[in-house]
Amino acid sequence: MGRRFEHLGLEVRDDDKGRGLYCTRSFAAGELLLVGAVCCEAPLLVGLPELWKSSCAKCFATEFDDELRSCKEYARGHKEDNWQELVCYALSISRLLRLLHSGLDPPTSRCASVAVSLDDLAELCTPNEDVWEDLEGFAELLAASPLNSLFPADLHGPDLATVISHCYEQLACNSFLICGPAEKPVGQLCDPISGLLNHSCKPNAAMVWQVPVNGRTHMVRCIRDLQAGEEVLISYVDPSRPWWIRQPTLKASYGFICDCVVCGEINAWERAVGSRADLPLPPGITASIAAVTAADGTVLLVSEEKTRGVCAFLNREMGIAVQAASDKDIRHVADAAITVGRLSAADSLQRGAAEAQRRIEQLRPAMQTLLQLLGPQHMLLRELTSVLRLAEVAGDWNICVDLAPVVLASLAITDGEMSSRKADILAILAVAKLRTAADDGALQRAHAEGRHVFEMLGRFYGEQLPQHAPRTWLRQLLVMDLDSMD
Ligand SMILES: C[S@@+](CC[C@H](N)C(=O)[O-])C[C@H]1O[C@@H](n2cnc3c(N)ncnc32)[C@H](O)[C@@H]1O
Repeated sequence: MGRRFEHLGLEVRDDDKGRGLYCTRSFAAGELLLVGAVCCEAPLLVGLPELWKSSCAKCFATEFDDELRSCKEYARGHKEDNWQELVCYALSISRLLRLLHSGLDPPTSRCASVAVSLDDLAELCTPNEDVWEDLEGFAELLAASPLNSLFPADLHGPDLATVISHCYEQLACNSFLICGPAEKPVGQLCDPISGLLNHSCKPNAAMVWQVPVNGRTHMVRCIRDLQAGEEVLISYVDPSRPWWIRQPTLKASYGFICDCVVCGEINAWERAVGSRADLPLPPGITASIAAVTAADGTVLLVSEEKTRGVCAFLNREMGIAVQAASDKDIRHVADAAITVGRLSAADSLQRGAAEAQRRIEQLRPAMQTLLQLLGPQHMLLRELTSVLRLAEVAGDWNICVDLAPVVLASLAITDGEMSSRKADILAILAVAKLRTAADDGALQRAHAEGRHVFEMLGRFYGEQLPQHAPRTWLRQLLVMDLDSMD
């Protein structure tokens, strides 16, 4: 391996994270580290543009609408159909195995190219046994089921289950999700050389690709100056997400607890906090600090040390700009932010109306606290958007009427005049107003607003998203009037 990198100023070294790529010379911010003939020229798996719109990002099954991007999401929404998710795993593993066995002539056109043999893959990637609790059980089931016909004939035999689980471990720990326009997943990329890059929540490099994806457009770029001796670190997850979301994602997808420069301090802090009965100062906050400056420049002026500590934690880890407030209020904000962050996580979105309603009930007091104490323009935007989507799934239109304007106000900061997020939320709000209109006058106003939003959505999405869900509901509610518009 080493000889492939020495002329590039990189070498492979071992540390407590396994192997990693280290610089042997300095690199300037923006420079490309791995590109062209070296690596990434022929990743093992990538999605192809014609499959983006309606296929699973992992196995490329093509039964999905524009909202669902994977068999996993599909299985969440269709309880009776968990089989779909299992078939997805089977397909993605079997496709990789088939490709590796068939050299450069993939049996389907769904993968761009094949770089290495199965032996190369086994050598280059680190299998991680923690990624899937009962992987062996699954592999045995698969090997004994009719789906075993998906796997190359010469692998059949007593070892098929072992080969399947091994291959999945390697695929899981060394695959990167590629996103296309609007950050929608378009496929998995598994490349044995960039698969040597370890993770940090404060990365110094990033994997980049151009869309449309093909084997030659995947590369790694420095995001700051790198000195000789430094490890090249990318982030496997969105580093702007809070720690409580990053950690479980990394654990579930890559099998490790991140103890990087950012997480290490917080891990230690959480261990010390224990039951959170009495929040101590987070690391890096000392009694001598009189004012803490938030990420967005807001100066936090608070009297009590503890309050300052919690403010700083909220600012750094949760992206909430907290201004001067009483100790009690700040504590409420911290509790509410943690509740909203944990409970609104995406996993409950696809579990149907009853579960959504249950979550809403748990979230309601925390949301009220946040809105009361921080106002609408705080930065828990993604969480609030999740709550809005929960309310939509639960059919809780009163919450939608209250919350949608708050989310829109927050979006005004980042999204400018119009974005697909804004368009979706305007549609949800219009539906909610039509559903909750208390009298004829309100219904008329809601109708006029609904027509306006419907026209706007048509202009915004054009022919691209005719099945766009909020637009469809809105159309159903406005059906009489809109027959003439279509
Ligand atoms: C894409 S591979 C990276 C290369 C790997 N270290 C190797 O030896 O092949 C991903 C795996 O590396 C390890 N890893 C990556 N970043 C890590 C980190 N910050 N802390 C601990 N383990 C890490 C985990 O085992 C993870 O599943």
